[in-house]
Amino acid sequence: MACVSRRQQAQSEVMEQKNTHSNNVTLEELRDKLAEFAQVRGWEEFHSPRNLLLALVGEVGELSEIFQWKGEVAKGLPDWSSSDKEHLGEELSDVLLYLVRLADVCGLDLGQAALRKLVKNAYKYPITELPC
Ligand SMILES: Nc1ccn([C@H]2C[C@H](O)[C@@H](COP(=O)(O)OP(=O)(O)OP(=O)(O)O)O2)c(=O)n1
Repeated sequence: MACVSRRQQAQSEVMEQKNTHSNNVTLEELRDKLAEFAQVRGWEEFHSPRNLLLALVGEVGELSEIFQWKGEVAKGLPDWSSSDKEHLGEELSDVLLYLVRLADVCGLDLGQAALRKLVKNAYKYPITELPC
């Protein structure tokens, strides 16, 4: 009985997410939702760093398939149908979600790591000429 209501609660949370339109979703929010997603399904033991890395690489492959053999694609994808764009959004999301989850199970703060890397990039590639 407790198990059933836990399932119902998890399911209704999923439905709520469907109706949430947020423009300022944070990495922490995604991290916490993914942790919950795995926990309520009893998937934590499968979400090891190596498994998540392989899943991430698989999703990068699925993302690549969308662009495969298409030739160069204009920015903004003006010629793509809405269902093609939706598919692209799903594959990009799978990559992002596995990346966020991988960082989490590795004990890394991905947002902080990315900000530090941006600073490092700026030192490595200094601005020599300002664009007009
Ligand atoms: N063990 C798992 C399986 C799935 N997911 C989540 C993360 C991804 O966002 C999505 C991936 O689901 P699928 O493996 O079903 O992959 P696709 O959605 O790409 O489906 P398909 O491969 O059929 O296109 O589900 C997860 O966190 N842990």
